[in-house]
Amino acid sequence: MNRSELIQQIHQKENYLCIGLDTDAAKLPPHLKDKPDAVFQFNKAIIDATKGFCVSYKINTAFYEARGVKGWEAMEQTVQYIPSTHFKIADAKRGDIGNTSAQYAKTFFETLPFDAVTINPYMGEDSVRPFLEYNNKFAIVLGLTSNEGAHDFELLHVCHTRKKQEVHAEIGKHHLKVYTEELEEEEQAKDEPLRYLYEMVLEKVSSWGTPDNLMFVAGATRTPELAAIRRIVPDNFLLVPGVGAQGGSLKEVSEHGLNKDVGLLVNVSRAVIYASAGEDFAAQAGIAAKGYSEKMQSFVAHR
Ligand SMILES: O=C(O)c1cc(=O)[nH]c(=O)n1[C@@H]1O[C@H](COP(=O)(O)O)[C@@H](O)[C@H]1O
Repeated sequence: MNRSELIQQIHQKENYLCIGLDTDAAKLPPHLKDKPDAVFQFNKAIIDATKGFCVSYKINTAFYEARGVKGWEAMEQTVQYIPSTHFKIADAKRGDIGNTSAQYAKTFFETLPFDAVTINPYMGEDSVRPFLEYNNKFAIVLGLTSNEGAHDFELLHVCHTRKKQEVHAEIGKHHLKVYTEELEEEEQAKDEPLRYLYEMVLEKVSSWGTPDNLMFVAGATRTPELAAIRRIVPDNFLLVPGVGAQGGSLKEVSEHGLNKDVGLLVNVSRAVIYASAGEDFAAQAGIAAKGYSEKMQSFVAHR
């Protein structure tokens, strides 16, 4: 699915809800637990009950990979079952040296029919590039995440580092250090305002692609920073997880994060798929998804 088709789906369905299929085999309702393909049966029922109230599904691969071959089979069955009208995200948080990333891209874009995959950008451009080389597919790069650990690196204040070049000179008996122009630049850099590392990541990564192949993750628990994120990447879609179980506010996310094309996919996982632990799990998931979708209606109408 390309960007304009996604925007069209959002307007048609009047929501920007992404439902997270973080399906934990240990949390399946008792009546499904003994079925050989219980995870797929659970996902299928959730998709049937919610597809009218969302535009996207996000499969968090961890919950499937943890179960080995059976998990990969359930993931494949699930992604094949998601209707073609819905944007399919593999939340795999990949990224490695170029030739390895190329294999990850092949996994999710060729072997499996995902539209997008989440990427950890820590290893830099060559680790992201292979995901950008596909038409109508997206790399969704971690920008500012919703978890506490975001403070460890993403929210560090940093400044541009510049090469300090020292020139040494021997004049008579004296050893002198002669500083070059580059050092003067470094002196100037001290006056530049410090920036968060995540801001520099957004700025740099956005130059590697376009809004047609690149989205960013911004946590719903980070609403104070959403306006700054929008200034750096005004046109890219943002995948915003953290509404529901993590306490993020859909209203605040929408107020700060929407752009002229809507530009948001707000993900809710546990608060939808585990809305009930009983036999009515799918019906309750449908009700929860409808609730989020209805709250999004007026925001879409104003775009
Ligand atoms: O990349 C993600 O999807 C992600 C980024 C982030 O900053 N925070 C975050 O919670 N996520 C994912 O979004 C989902 C949130 O799930 P719930 O908290 O249950 O709605 C999980 O699959 C997380 O792995």
